[in-house]
Amino acid sequence: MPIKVGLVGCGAIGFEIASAIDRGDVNADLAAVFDRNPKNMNRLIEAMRNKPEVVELEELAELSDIVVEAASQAAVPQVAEAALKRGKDIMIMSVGALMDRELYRRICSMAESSGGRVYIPSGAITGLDGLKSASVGRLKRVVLTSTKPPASLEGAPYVVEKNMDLRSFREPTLIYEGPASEAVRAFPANVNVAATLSLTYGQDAWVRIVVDPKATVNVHEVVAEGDFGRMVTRVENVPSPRNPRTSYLAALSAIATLRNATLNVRIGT
Ligand SMILES: NC(=O)C1=CN([C@@H]2O[C@H](COP(=O)(O)OP(=O)(O)OC[C@H]3O[C@@H](n4cnc5c(N)ncnc54)[C@H](OP(=O)(O)O)[C@@H]3O)[C@@H](O)[C@H]2O)C=CC1
Ligand SMILES: O=C([O-])CC(=O)C(=O)O
Repeated sequence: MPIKVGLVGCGAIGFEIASAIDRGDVNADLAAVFDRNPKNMNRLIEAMRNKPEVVELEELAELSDIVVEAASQAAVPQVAEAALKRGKDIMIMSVGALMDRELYRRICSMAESSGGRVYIPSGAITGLDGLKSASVGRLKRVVLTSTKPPASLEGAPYVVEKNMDLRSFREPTLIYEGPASEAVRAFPANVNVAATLSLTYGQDAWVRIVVDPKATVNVHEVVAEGDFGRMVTRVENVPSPRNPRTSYLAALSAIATLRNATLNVRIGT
């Protein structure tokens, strides 16, 4: 039986997920979509062979087995509540929202009492499998260094507040470092992966953001140290054609997670 997916957010990630379902790459039906941006939503619907319904959030949750949030950190509380209070599953892409401890606790408790599951894909980073295993023992340090082209960081609240001209840098430059809970507010569309790392680590990962004027890819380097030893992973991500802030791998990871949810045999930690 195909699972019924409700999609909130029809941008770069949402489009890839919907296309994968439409192609039959996931044993699922796209039951319904919702987006505040009618242009993105209509473009997605037009491109699909099997057209989803357009409904408001509550009805979308009602029609779905799993609700996929691929919208924004601000959307997470409402979307999670709509899904979990009905005992539906949810996949969260705007993971930065979960650095709000109170919200994270509320989501965990709703999931526990309703039986709805919460899926958080690895997104645009590599190495979460090893970090998950390592976190069973003691972890001492997790550091994420994200190196991005100027276009990918433009409009971030930190950049706007500091009145930074990202085009003025001539060489790779560290423009920010701090704990993940602060970084996800300073760069909400750039380092959701820092929240994913932190939730696995059990405390704030340290985040470093580098702007590289010559970069054509989004690079994420993760260094973790603990009882297990030392782990270093690096991924050079092709940006999504629809949103330069978002790496294509993030969308693929959402599709892989959705596919995993439908399988009886699951590979990897
Ligand atoms: N976990 C990870 O590894 C990664 C996570 N992300 C995050 O995933 C999310 C989706 O990314 P992406 O597809 O690239 O984003 P896009 O901006 O391309 O698409 C998001 C869509 O959702 C809409 N939207 C935003 N907020 C709401 C809301 N409250 N209610 C309804 N619709 C809303 C947007 O509308 P509008 O155009 O009006 O804003 C837009 O159409 C983002 O939060 C992004 O930061 C991205 C990359 C990696
Ligand atoms: O896609 C990426 O490279 C990472 C990203 O935007 C995020 O984590 O928010």
